[in-house]
Amino acid sequence: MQIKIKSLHYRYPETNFSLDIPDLTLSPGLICLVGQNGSGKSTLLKLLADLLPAGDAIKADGQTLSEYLASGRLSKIAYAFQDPNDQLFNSSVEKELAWSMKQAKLPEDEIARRTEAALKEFGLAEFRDLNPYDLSLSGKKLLTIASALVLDPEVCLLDEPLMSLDYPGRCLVTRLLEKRLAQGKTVIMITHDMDWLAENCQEVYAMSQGHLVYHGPVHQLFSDQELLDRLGLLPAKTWQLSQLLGLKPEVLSLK
Ligand SMILES: Nc1ncnc2c1ncn2[C@@H]1O[C@H](COP(=O)(O)OP(=O)(O)OP(=O)(O)O)[C@@H](O)[C@H]1O
Repeated sequence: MQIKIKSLHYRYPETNFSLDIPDLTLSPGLICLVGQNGSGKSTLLKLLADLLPAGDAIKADGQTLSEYLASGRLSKIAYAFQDPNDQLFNSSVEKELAWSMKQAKLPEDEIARRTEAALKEFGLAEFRDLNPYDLSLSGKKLLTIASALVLDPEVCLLDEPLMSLDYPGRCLVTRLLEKRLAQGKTVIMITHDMDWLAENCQEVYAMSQGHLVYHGPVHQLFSDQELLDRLGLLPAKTWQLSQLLGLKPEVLSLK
């Protein structure tokens, strides 16, 4: 699926913050969004999820998002919130996983099959009857991601999916995202983790004050000190170490 943005302007009624994106085409693959707190990353992701109104400024395969999703395609775009507490509301882990599939009107047996598979894949099987709020923070975060991926969406919108995850959780999410990308799907995610970005992402979009100010390879972003300062970013640790050691070209990742 291709997503096109044209003359996107959004302003929260209560604040002065506004987001402006003149022209952008998002094709399948991994798209990472970086930038300082408050630069508008989550707002853009919510607009792409149709959680905030974009009118006809965002089109999916030529239709406005609302039209696209309304025509039996609720499972095509999935979204996972940055803060699990904003997302989780069912009385058990199992019900939480099944909820989005029920909204998308998937057949009952398919919902049951996918729920079982996700419980196993995300290491949540022993917690299936637990209230999501009784999970650890990392467990809650995994559940939000599982609830999005279980839809098998064309486009997965993930707001800081690596936040609060322990190392095995981080490896699991990385592996599952790689699997989706290998299937030709789209993953659009926000991250503050420059080490992960350097290891896993080819192209990055950077936001500042509601505008996209950079789109290009990660190594080019790390090479531009003025831009890094403007974005309030530090490059990956391997890059910083290369600079300390005077290595040229700098090492992007150990992968
Ligand atoms: N529901 C809302 N109502 C009013 N203003 C909001 C709302 N949500 C976010 N904002 C404001 O919009 C601006 C952009 O916020 P947004 O969450 O999109 O930034 P962000 O880049 O994702 O930040 P972070 O990295 O902290 O998540 C901020 O100034 C924020 O206070």
